[in-house]
This record gives sequence, C-alpha cells and structure tokens, in this order.
Amino acid sequence: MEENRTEYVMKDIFACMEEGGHEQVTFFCHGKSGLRAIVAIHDSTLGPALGGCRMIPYSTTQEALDDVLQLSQGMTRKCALADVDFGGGKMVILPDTSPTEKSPELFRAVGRFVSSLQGRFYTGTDMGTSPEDFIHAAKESKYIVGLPEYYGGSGDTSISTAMGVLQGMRATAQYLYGSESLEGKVVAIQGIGKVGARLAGLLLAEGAELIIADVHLPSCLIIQRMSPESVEITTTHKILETPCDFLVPCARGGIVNTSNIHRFQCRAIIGSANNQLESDECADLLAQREILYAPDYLVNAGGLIQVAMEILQKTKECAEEKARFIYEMLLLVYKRAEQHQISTCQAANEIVEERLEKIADIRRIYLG
Ligand SMILES: NC(=O)c1ccc[n+]([C@@H]2O[C@H](COP(=O)([O-])OP(=O)(O)OC[C@H]3O[C@@H](n4cnc5c(N)ncnc54)[C@H](O)[C@@H]3O)[C@@H](O)[C@H]2O)c1
Repeated sequence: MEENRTEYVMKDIFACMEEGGHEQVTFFCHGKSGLRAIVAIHDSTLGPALGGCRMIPYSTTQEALDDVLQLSQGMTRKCALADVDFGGGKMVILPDTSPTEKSPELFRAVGRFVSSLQGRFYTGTDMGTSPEDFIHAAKESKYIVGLPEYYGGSGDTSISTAMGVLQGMRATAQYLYGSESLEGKVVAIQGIGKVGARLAGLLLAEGAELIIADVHLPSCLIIQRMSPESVEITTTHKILETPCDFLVPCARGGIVNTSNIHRFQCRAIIGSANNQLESDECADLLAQREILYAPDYLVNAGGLIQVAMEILQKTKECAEEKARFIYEMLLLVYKRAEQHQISTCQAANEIVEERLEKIADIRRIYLG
C-alpha cells in the first residue's frame, strides 16, 4: 500500500492540481511528533487562504490528498460567495497509529509548518480537531484562528455555522412556501454533532418538527428530551429517505449520489456538511426531481465568516450581521437558477467565478 501511495503522489499530483486549478500543495512530515500533513491552497485571488484542519482516519495518502484538494476548492467558493477577502485552503492531518496521536507536540509542529507558509494560509478546527488543540499550534504561529474565547479567539464556530444554516432554511422556506416561518415544517437532520445539535435546538425554538439520526444514539436522546412531542429518532439508514420539508445533512460529505437520489422524499436539501453531492451530475438530477438544493458551501459559511472577522479583528456582532448575508445570497442563487434553467450549484459557481474575475481585474490596478 505504501508503494502505491508514493507512486500516486509522484505521478499525478500536478495533473490533480491542474484539473482543480490549485496553486500550491505542501506536504509536511515530522518524525518525533508523528505529524504527517498536507496543506492545499486552491486560489488566493481574494487574499490569503483560509480553511480548517481536518484529522480523520484516511485509508491512503491518496484519499487524504483528494479530500484536501476538494475541500480547499470548496473554501475558495465559500469565501467568494460569503464576500470575505480570503482564498481557499485546507489542511489534513493523516493520523498516526502511534501514541503520539493528538499530542501537544503534534499541534506545535502544525503551528511551525503553518508559520512556514508566511501568512499564505490561516487555519483552525475542522472534523477531528478542537479549538483546544490549536492552543498548542498558536504557540508557534500567528496564523491560527478559532481559538477558545478564553484564549483570545472567537470560539466555537459551530454556533455561527448553525445560525447560518438556519438563515438558509428561512430563505428556502420563503422561496418554496412564500413565508420564512419554519413553524410546523418537518426537518430531518442527519448527524447530531456540534452543528446538528445546535441547529436542532434553534429549530425547536422556531416550532419545527424534527426527525433525527446519528450513529451515536445518546446525542439524539439529548435532543429528544428537550421536546419529546416534536422529536422523532430514526435510523441512519432511513433518515435520507424520510418524507420531510428539509433534509439537513450535518455529518459527512458525499451523501447524495446517483444511486440514492431517487429515494429522497424531501422538498429541499440544506445542511452544514461539506461536499454533500458526490458529483456535479447530482445537482442536475436533484433539479430534475424538483428537490431544491442549497449549495453547501454557501449555507455552511457562518463559521468561516466568524473566523474571517476574527482575523480582521471585528466584533462578534459584526460577524453575526454579516452572516445574515447567507439569506439574501441564497435567494439570489435560487432565482438565478430558476431564471437560467440551471442547477443551483451552477448558479452559485457562476456567481463565484464572476466575483473572482472582477476582483482579479481590480487588483491589476498599479498602486504606484
Ligand atoms: N463545525 C463547523 O463550524 C462547521 C463549519 C462548516 C462545515 N461543517 C461541516 O458540518 C458537518 C458537521 O460538522 P460538526 O462540526 O457538527 O461535526 P461533528 O463531528 O461534531 O458531528 C458530526 C456528527 O455526525 C455523526 N455521524 C457520522 N456519520 C453519520 C451517519 N452516517 N449518519 C448519521 N450521523 C453520522 C457523528 O456521530 C457526529 O455526531 C461536517 O461535514 C463539517 O465539515 C462544520
């Protein structure tokens, strides 16, 4: 397996970068701390790259590389659509099986390597890493974001991410039903983790009816205890096929694929998980089935907006104000898709390309 990994990286890395339009891919390895990591910078037209650091089990280096390339591209789109002047980047750590996993030294090494990119890349938490891990990284780097509030950072991004998804759901309700009220709407949430649990609480306060599923049943039971009459628990297999107004993916990506689309019974898909569609073809298939798809990288931009405002030293209120933008932008995407008879993904991607082109053009102005 080791040999295949090396062969893949040596043979195909430039082809992969060219295909996705990536600017830079950097591999880091530090024996004593056990760190093996990859940083991908997709596009820095708008500013320094910004993106979380993910630490999940990858079966091969290729899988980790594919993930970081795809996620960093998503970050470019996310920044462009959220109107923040940062580019797309991402970091993945390939967990070691040795006891060095998640040591303070591992994250100090992360900090050193991030510093070596000299401000081209800012990072913070993502799946498998916590704000506390980055306290160690921040000892070695000033390019770390999303630290705990008691450590001078803007804190947990899952709260603002959930708030952003809620804004998107209100916009979707407005578009589909002519009212942004979520009262009585049936919402199926896949994944009751940091974002899913926060969102469930917000939705219950809005009067929504919830159907929820998680591989970790106790997480669901906590939500059900909050409002037993409004929360039903289902299995992780059934959740995607549940008849509902909104299907809300808040677990992992790739959950919508060509072989399961025909089973969906929702009016719209709108959630926090990154890269929900397995391929671009899925966007067209969803449109054919009249299932409205809210592009994930717009809907889950609340956390990104929070850390972007943190870097720019703006207040939390400023970040919350800016996150309202998700509502307006999503309506714009829906209307553009309808007008041009294209998928919502294509409509969103076109807006991204237009913004990148306009800013790139402005930056050609000679400053003297
Ligand atoms: N936290 C943020 O600020 C943020 C921002 C943007 C995007 N996202 C994305 O949103 C998603 C959720 O993020 P999070 O921070 O809540 O992560 P998390 O790890 O806290 O929660 C994920 C939850 O999904 C559950 N899960 C995993 N596989 C499942 C399955 N097959 N069926 C049902 N449940 C399953 C896990 O048990 C866990 O409870 C991720 O895709 C993440 O990349 C998060």
